[in-house]
Amino acid sequence: MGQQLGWGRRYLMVRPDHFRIDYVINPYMSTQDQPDPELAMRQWSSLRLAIIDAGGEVEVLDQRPDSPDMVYAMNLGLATAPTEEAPGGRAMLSHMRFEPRRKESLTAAAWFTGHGFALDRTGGEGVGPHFESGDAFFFGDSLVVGYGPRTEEDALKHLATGWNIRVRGLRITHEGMYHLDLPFCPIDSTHALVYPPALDAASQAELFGIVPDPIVLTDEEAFAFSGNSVVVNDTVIMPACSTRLHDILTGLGLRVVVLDLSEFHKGGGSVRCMTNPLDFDLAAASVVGGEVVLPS
Ligand SMILES: NC(=[NH2+])NCCC[C@H](N)C(=O)O
Repeated sequence: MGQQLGWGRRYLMVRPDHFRIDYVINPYMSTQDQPDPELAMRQWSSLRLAIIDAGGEVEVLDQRPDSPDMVYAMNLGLATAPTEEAPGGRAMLSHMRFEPRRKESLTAAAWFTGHGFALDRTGGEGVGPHFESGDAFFFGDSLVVGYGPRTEEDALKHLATGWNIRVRGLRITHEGMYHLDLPFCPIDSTHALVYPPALDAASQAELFGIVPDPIVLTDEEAFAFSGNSVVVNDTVIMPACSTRLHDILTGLGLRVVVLDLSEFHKGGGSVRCMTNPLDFDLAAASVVGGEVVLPS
């Protein structure tokens, strides 16, 4: 098995005090199917506790009443562990594709700054490309970024040159897999859960070049949000796990914790969407001047 990931021990979560489905911006959402607030709060607490139980840390941010999707904290920005130039870490703020989510960035900017992160952005209202951090993961020697439905291709350049890192883009073509954190989940330094049908043909080939030991999800696993999981030390926290997947993961020496997050699936997100790692290792992808590798 590969080595444990160098990140994923410290997370930001947003308490679902104002979680509703007010608008529809992905195929899972319907204003006719509202989350039960008490059940959602219990499910959210079970996730927070599972992360702590696995040895992780959780920072909690209050939800803005005007931002029902803010509970999907993964999209608030891409944050790194401290670096030499940024002793509090860096954060690339999201520039959300859809207007109803843009106010979240105001609160996120204040939170990151208040917690010592040096803040960067790919753009703001009407300026610069959209970037949603649910599309971005450090894996291997690069930052892997999904683009298409949410993040725009131009954002990859900003990330690469802004942070002097290698960025590998994957074009997402499946509307049900609108963020990279749905079809791609790093498990350790060599393994990742992957769902290739989310991507165009060239990006599928690129994906298999990026991941030395891919664990390919079935349609059923992918649409049960199994790819939207997190790994904390030796524990995989998942919203669903087939017997097949369970055998593979425990075979790698991992402990599997399955949580019911039904209420959050109504907004189109699960474990990963609700948790934003604050400790990505920027150095792992560093290259002077930055570099963007697109699928060919
Ligand atoms: N990281 C994620 N995939 N988050 C899910 C976000 C869900 C939210 N309703 C949206 O469409 O933006």
